[in-house]
Amino acid sequence: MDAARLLEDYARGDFFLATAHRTILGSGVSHELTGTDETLLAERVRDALADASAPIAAGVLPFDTVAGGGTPGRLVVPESVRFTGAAHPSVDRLARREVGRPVRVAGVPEGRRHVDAVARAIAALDERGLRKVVLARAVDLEFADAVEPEAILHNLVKDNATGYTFAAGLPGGRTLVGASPELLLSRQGDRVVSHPHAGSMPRSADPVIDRENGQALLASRKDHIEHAVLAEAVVEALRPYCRKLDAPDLPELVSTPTMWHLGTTVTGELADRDVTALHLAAALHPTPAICGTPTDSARELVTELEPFERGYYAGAVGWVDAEGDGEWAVTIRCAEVAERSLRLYAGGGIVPESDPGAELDETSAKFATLATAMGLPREWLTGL
Ligand SMILES: C=C(O[C@@H]1C=C(C(=O)O)C=C[C@H]1O)C(=O)O
Repeated sequence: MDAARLLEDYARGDFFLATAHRTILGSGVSHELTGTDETLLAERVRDALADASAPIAAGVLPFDTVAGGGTPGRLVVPESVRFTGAAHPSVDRLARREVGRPVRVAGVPEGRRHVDAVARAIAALDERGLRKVVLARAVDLEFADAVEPEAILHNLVKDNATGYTFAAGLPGGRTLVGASPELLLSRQGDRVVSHPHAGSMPRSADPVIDRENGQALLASRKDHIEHAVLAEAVVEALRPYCRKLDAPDLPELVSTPTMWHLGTTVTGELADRDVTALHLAAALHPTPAICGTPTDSARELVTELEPFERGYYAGAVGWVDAEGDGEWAVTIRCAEVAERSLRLYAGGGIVPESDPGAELDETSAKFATLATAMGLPREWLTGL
């Protein structure tokens, strides 16, 4: 059995995660655990795993983690779980799948309103003493026929050999599907790793422009400021849990097929093995990669300026086992798929040095991950 087989066997409602080293398919639901208090949820997951026959619990955490808030975290202990090695190159033998063309495409908000919101965010940073806030926009697509999350996942896995390509069942029969480059947290034994990303430039089909974009990102003061706020926050959030913690002084250039980013690999040695990967993910979330600094004022500003609920976008997706090991990725470059419609999300970090027009372009570039997997020309999602 190889990863291509797991991908072919995936059906909506299942949990699927492909990373550079491993592919996981969790099928069926033996236990379902939902809740808005993530610490409590982590405790309930630990209890459920103690007497479950499946080896992992897997699922999603929402962006908004305020206890008692709207969107609940959802994990399931699947009926059966299969693991294989990396999806690549085995998925190369699979043909791409058709997703179908949308009959209606609408920005939420329209692009020009996102530009206004970014300008207001820049003003608010100063007024409210914020160092950074992350603003997102969404695009709604409607189809004449049913959309298949299976087909979108299939193409995403083929397109993305690195990162975290996932599908997870949501309440109401919806599916969150995406290909995130960003590791929120992994724990294996006492080894903890986080790979936060902030600072972005688009990739280009022209190799000269592509290399220039990467070098421009490495040289950009604005992007280094955006990144430093994030790397510091991740180190500070992990410090209470680790007896040893390492992070390089400067970020490195990382890439996906559609974007360049600045990334920092933070590694630590866990002090207490009772703290599971899910506890750690909940403690880190929401990082300034998707929310801002200070967290509470940034979240307030996000709620004021974004005309939609983030739901499971900018949350986390992953798994945890009975020993507490697991891995959780940030739910970006993703879509929430319903029966005949889907919503795509993309955001970007705003600091005082940001330019509103450039922020709109950055979100459009980030939509390319999903647009490519759906076979849509990029222009469909720009300037909406
Ligand atoms: C918020 C998103 O991406 C995040 C924001 C980034 C940035 O502002 O440069 C870069 C990577 C991600 O951490 C997204 O893709 O929606």
